[in-house]
Amino acid sequence: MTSLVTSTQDDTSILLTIEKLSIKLQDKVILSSLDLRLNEGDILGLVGASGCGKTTLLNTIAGFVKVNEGTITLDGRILNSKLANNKDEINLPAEQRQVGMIFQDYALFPHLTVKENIAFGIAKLSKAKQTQQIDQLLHILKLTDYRDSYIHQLSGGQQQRVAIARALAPKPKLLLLDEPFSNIDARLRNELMVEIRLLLKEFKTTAIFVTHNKDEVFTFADKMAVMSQGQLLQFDQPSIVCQQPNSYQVADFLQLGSWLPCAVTTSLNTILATSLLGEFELASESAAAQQALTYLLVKPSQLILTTDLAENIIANAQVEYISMTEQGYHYHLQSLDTLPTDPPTQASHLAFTKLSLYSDNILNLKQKVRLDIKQENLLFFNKSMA
Ligand SMILES: Nc1ncnc2c1ncn2[C@@H]1O[C@H](COP(=O)(O)OP(=O)(O)OP(=O)(O)O)[C@@H](O)[C@H]1O
Repeated sequence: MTSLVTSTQDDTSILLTIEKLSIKLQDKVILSSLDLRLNEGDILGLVGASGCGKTTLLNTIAGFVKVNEGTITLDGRILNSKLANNKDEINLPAEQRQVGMIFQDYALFPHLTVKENIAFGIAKLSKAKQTQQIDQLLHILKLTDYRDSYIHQLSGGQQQRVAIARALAPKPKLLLLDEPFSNIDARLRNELMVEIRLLLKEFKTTAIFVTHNKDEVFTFADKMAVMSQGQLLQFDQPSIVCQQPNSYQVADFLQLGSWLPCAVTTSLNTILATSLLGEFELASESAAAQQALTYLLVKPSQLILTTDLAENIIANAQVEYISMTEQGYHYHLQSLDTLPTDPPTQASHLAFTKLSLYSDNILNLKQKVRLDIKQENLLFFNKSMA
């Protein structure tokens, strides 16, 4: 599998460079020739299916995992360097990396107070300097009143703030956060994310955070990386990744829409993608044009619904599932007459079962409707990886 990572980056301010990073744990490949570059001050949101290697990547940057091959450089300093078949190796100990890490469960010391927890990473500083730094962090993180409290006396959000203060106290060049918001009450989460983002920006801290929630990436991050099976599939601004996903896998993982199978045919000089909801023209140089079957990404906003079926408006789908959401009713629509079969037949391979539609219209289960697709910004993908 080749690396598909693309990014609109300016090389002048790169803080972190990861090149050809490979990690094996108990003979299983976890990260495979992974490349990543992160600009100074950027906050990166790392998403990907469970088990794809997100935590392993953070642990490796932090210095907790042995590198099988690859290089990690932070602000011009090599943290890891290991070439295949070469015994020479650089592996800087975790405490010398200037990398801070906040674990999902915060890993605070329960037998120490808030102040003592924060002091943990800056014990080498003079007492006066320690007090000055701790006081500043307590003030910024609104923890001054809890200075002498023990961890169990704090709420989840307060504990998270202590974890952040403890990680920021040694002034790391890079902060790693593993699912930092997963234990926080949904009502507080957004507020806390905005607050912590402002703090990281104030400290000009470069950060990578792992999340399962793409909405968190939009609130908290400047960049987004989508990971699958130990590699990065796409890396760019969150809005670009969501508007221009670079593969079926990225669009599918981020649930950017549903999939409409299309047969590819050539008629005269035109390459057409034919579906049960109409025909679309394909650019001859596109990857989709090279396949017999391709998939159109149908974003909910691209579906046009007609419920008043007159003689000349023929139904082509029916309602199979209904739920209520913040954006109105959510329907799954299935193609009419032609249903998927296993294995697919000539007639059934274009069938669709779960086109997602959000609408204020009240539809009934099994109601027949007419669906059309807005012919703008159409994105076709092949299921196999490039
Ligand atoms: N110490 C270990 N020994 C062997 N395999 C491991 C070890 N740690 C992790 N793995 C395996 O590495 C793979 C990646 O794990 P990792 O925790 O990095 O994934 P993740 O993307 O963070 O998953 P999640 O989103 O579920 O936290 C998994 O298949 C996991 O079983």
